[in-house]
Amino acid sequence: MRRPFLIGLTGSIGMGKSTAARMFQEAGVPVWDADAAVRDLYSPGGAGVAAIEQIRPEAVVDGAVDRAALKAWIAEDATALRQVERIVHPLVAQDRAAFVAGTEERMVCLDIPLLFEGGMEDQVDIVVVISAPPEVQKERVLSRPGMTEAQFDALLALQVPDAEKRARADVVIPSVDREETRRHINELVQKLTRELPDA
Ligand SMILES: CC(C)(COP(=O)(O)OP(=O)(O)OC[C@H]1O[C@@H](n2cnc3c(N)ncnc32)[C@H](O)[C@@H]1O)[C@@H](O)C(=O)NCCC(=O)NCCS
Ligand SMILES: Nc1ncnc2c1ncn2[C@@H]1O[C@H](COP(=O)(O)OP(=O)(O)OP(=O)(O)O)[C@@H](O)[C@H]1O
Repeated sequence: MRRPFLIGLTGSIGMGKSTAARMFQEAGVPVWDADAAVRDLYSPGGAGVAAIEQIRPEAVVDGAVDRAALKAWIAEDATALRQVERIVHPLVAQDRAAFVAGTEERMVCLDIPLLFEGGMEDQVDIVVVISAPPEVQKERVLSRPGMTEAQFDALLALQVPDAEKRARADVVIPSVDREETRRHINELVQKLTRELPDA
C-alpha cells in the first residue's frame, strides 16, 4: 500500500505552528502533533513513564512524568537532555509511524516543532516553515503568562534561527494575518491534491 505524502510543519516558538496545524486539519489533512505525542508518553499509563523513572525516579510524580522536575534536572546535569531524548525520541517515532500507517488519506501533516533541530528533514516529503517577523514573535511569546525576556532568549538560543529555517524550507507560510495564512495553506493543499497520484 502506498504511504501518504508527508508534509512536515515546523517553525520557531510562537510563530503560529499550532494555528497553522488546525488550518491543515480544517482543509481536510489529518495532523499528527509531536508535542501531543510527548504529552501522552508522559501521562499516567504512558509508555515513557516507566522508562523515565528508571533514569530519574524523582521526575515521576503520581504516575506521570513531571516536566518541572525534568527541567530542573536538565538545568543541573549537562547529560540529562540526551538521556531523556534517548528514551523519548524512539517512542515518538513509533507513535508517528503508527499514525502514518493508520491513515488512508493521500497526505498528512506532521507538526514537529524541532524538525530541523532533530535532523528530520529527510523523513518528510516537504518542509513547511511558519514564520512571522521577529518583533511579532517576541510580542506573542512575551504575552504568555509567566514568560520573561530571559526565558524567551534562552529558548531562542536552543532553536535553529528562523532565517535558517526559512532558507531550508520548501515552502514558507507567513503568519501575521490569519486569513492570509489560511489562504496559503488552502492553496498548498489544493496544489498537492492536483499533483499527487490518486490513491
Ligand atoms: C525539557 C522539557 C521537560 C520541557 O518541557 P516544557 O513543558 O517546559 O516545555 P516544552 O516541551 O514546550 O519545550 C519548550 C522549549 O524547549 C525546547 N526543547 C524541548 N525539548 C528539546 C530538545 N530535545 N532539544 C532542544 N530543545 C528542546 C524547545 O525549544 C521548546 O520550544 C520537555 O520539552 C522534554 O521532556 N523534552 C525532551 C523530549 C523531547 O525531545 N521533546 C521534543 C519533541 S520529540
Ligand atoms: N496566522 C496568524 N495570524 C495572526 N496571528 C496568529 C497567526 N497564527 C498564530 N497567531 C497568534 O500567535 C500566537 C501563537 O500562535 P500558536 O500558539 O499557533 O504558535 P506556536 O508556534 O504553536 O507556538 P509555540 O511554538 O510557542 O507552541 C497566538 O496568540 C495566535 O493567536
